Amino acid sequence: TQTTRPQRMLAAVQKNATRGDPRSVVKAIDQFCRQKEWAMNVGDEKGCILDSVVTEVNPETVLELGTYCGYSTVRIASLLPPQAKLITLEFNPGNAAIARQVIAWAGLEDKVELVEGASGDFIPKMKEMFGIKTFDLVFLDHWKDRYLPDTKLMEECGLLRKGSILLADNVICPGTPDYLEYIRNSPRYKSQFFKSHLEYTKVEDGLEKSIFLG
Ligand SMILES: CCCNc1ncnc2c1ncn2[C@@H]1O[C@H](/C=C/CNC(=O)c2cc(-c3ccc(F)cc3)cc(O)c2O)[C@H](C)[C@H]1O
Ligand SMILES: [Mg+2]
Repeated sequence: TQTTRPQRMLAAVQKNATRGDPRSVVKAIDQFCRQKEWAMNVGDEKGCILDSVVTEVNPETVLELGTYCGYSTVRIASLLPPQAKLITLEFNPGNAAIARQVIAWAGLEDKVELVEGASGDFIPKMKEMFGIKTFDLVFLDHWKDRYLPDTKLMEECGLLRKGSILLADNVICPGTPDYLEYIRNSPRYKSQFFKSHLEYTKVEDGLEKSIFLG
């Protein structure tokens, strides 16, 4: 029977990456996406920008919206300090199953809490379920029309503190117009655009980094 693209991506990781070596997992996925099948991972070019933001913020608590196959989860978790925690939300069971195995192959399961479910249902439960007060960093990479409602929900749930960083993928392609309009005009955020390209292509894209001012 036909395999899915995430299943084929996992097979490429298990074939080409070294267990316990996150950089080899990232490299194996990027090679798979460049040489075999395009997939919507943040990719190596935007991934370097993601890495630099994670390193700069050095977060204790991270929330990722939209795990997909766990590519950015592995990139972020591999850069976290020892006690730090990354919570990643994925509502598609098939994707979640693949991502768990990718994260495990990288040896990062102790730093990552993959929650299978919808952001709208779990954002309000972050405090009670995981004892999280606020997030130091949020990486938005799920359905593009959900960036804005989920950002407002995080504000309402008190999950952002003065200095929390939001990093949003795909603000050009596919684009997140309502989110950009809100975040760039809100007095509660200071935003910066990092111009880049759509993963594995020459198409223009970029990341928007926003600091919550409280
Ligand atoms: C209840 C819903 C909200 N709550 C949710 N709660 C939990 N998990 C959620 C929620 N909403 C979605 N997810 C999960 O996140 C993933 C979804 C990721 C979506 N990403 C894109 O659509 C994209 C497209 C392109 C692209 C560019 C150019 C092209 F030509 C084609 C494609 C590039 C990119 O970098 C992209 O990230 C995953 C598939 C999906 O199950
Ligand atoms: Mg993306």
